[in-house]
Amino acid sequence: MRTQRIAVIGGGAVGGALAAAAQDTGHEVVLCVRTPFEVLVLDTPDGRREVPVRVITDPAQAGPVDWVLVATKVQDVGGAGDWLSAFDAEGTPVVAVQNGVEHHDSLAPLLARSPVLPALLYGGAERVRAGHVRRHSAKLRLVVPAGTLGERLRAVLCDPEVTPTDDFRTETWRKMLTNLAANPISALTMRRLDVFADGEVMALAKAVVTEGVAVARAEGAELGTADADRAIEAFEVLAPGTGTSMLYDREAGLRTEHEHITGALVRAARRHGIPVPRNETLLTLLRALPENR
Ligand SMILES: NC(=O)C1=CN([C@@H]2O[C@H](COP(=O)(O)OP(=O)(O)OC[C@H]3O[C@@H](n4cnc5c(N)ncnc54)[C@H](OP(=O)(O)O)[C@@H]3O)[C@@H](O)[C@H]2O)C=CC1
Ligand SMILES: CC(C)(CO)C(=O)C(=O)O
Repeated sequence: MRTQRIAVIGGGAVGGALAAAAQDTGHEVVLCVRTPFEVLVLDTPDGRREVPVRVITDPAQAGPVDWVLVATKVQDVGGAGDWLSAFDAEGTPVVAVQNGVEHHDSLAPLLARSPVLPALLYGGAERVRAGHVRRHSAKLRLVVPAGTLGERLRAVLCDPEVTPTDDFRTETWRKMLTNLAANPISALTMRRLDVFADGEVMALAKAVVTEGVAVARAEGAELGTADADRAIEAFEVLAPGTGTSMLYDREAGLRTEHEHITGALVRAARRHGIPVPRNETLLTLLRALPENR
């Protein structure tokens, strides 16, 4: 496979980890950042190293690329409009590596020519500070819709492994189930995933996820009670000490992505007339956090 030119928009946890992995695979990576830094530093269980990716802050410096990976929080997609416009001029495929269920809705209005490939990331990464990222998971996996673009991405990336699926709607809601419990509960308690060792917290997580299954089904996802259990088990697969992207935001004093995770669930529940009292409560509390006011 020929070397690909890959632009990653957002040099945080996911963007930094993906940029490093693509660079290690032999691709030419440009990291498009908002807060400038000189060198990307990556921590893995094997140690700390500098990653020789090009870091830029101005869309005019980007040049043509073969792929764009968007790794901002969902609420920051609009702010990345100038980057997207620069790549859209060439019709470059845009891979939306984000949580939630709004990959197309948030990106498509900003793009006239570029196709959008939504992608779900399994694994954990943490931004320590601008330009310094910690990868918690040895293995990262991206789930994408089956089709030409998904197959092309699979041929380009080795790490993360890319898995195309025929039922992306179901897979999106499956990932959402894990995030519905893990992200708000870790952010509200300011605890890492060890918080779920507490039986009462785990019972709450199960109730939150079970509400999520009812909404997911109404949205057309093929999920049932066994999937609620598996979503919870997903916490145990993550390395000890892993937190969540929403917790890391709180630790850094930043606004959380709640409106696009719990908020998106509550909006969908209201459309279908499904009661989701635990998720409503979590949303109220998340909105009341000092970082979100
Ligand atoms: N962290 C994880 O383990 C996982 C995260 N996800 C999802 O991945 C997505 C990214 O999350 P994550 O990496 O954790 O988030 P981070 O907050 O760590 O990184 C987001 C980055 O986007 C940057 N950004 C925001 N606006 C712009 C802009 N206009 N131009 C350039 N860069 C910009 C931020 O820059 P600045 O430094 O200026 O704030 C920040 O570095 C989210 O949807 C999250 O839910 C999915 C699976 C796992
Ligand atoms: C699955 C989990 C919790 C992994 O870090 C995640 O998606 C996130 O942090 O947003």
